[in-house]
Amino acid sequence: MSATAPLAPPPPTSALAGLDARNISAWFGDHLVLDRVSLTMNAGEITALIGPSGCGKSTFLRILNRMHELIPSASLAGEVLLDGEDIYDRGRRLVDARKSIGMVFQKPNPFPAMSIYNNVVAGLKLTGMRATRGEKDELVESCLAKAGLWNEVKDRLRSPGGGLSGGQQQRLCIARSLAVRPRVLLMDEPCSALDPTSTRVIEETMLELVSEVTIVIVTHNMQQAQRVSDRCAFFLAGAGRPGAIVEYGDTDAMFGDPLDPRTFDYVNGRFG
Ligand SMILES: Nc1ncnc2c1ncn2[C@@H]1O[C@H](COP(=O)(O)OP(=O)(O)OP(=O)(O)O)[C@@H](O)[C@H]1O
Repeated sequence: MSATAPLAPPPPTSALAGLDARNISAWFGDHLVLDRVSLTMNAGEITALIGPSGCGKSTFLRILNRMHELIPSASLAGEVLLDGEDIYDRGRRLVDARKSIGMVFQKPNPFPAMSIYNNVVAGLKLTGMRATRGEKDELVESCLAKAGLWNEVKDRLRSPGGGLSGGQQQRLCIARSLAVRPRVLLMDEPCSALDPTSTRVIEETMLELVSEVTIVIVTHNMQQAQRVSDRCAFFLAGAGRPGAIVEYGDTDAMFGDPLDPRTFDYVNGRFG
């Protein structure tokens, strides 16, 4: 008998899930870098995490899919609820959190020598899902289409992923993340290594994807936060003070009429 699970059918739209981080504190050794941060990331929305360098945005993002614990000196406190269930619950497996909550990194990281096709299905094996050849073919087409890459690569699926442009590689990584049918996609500055045209393509892809997967993005690009996000959380750390959320709200309000003067200064480029 196989130890792997058959490929689940795509979840219906109602399967959209929200993430609720409660009282998250994070340490590297004895250095407290986040202090009791709570944030609700609504299902079917794009939440942008903004703030100056070093305020803990990436650390917070990594905590949302249990990547923080991979760093030997790292520790954390608090809860992360996916649809009401704590991903840190002792009864829950790490692989389940990673499968439900995917991550796209700053630098595109496809397997360079592996074909485009195999890049997309690479996550299936890692997460213990099995699929027939026909199911894989369908999955590769649908994930590449959702990532906005299908038309550009459909005639060269057996070519190596490393042969694509930077923007195409990032969309390939998005397709790879989508193949395990995550409910949340975390994106850590996904466009910072890309040119403006590729950036716009990724942004359009995000806006199309959000009807089926909740998105949380870290970005330093204020125009990007305004273009793509529904809500923003502004993180700030001070001299000797750990990162915390200063303000959270509707993106239009955060940029047009923020409550805190520090948010106003930051979104208007006055610091950071
Ligand atoms: N692996 C690590 N080991 C030790 N300290 C770390 C590690 N990663 C991050 N830190 C520290 O944690 C704090 C938060 O860093 P983090 O990368 O989360 O901030 P950030 O807001 O995402 O910054 P940036 O916008 O520059 O990416 C910083 O003080 C940083 O030096």
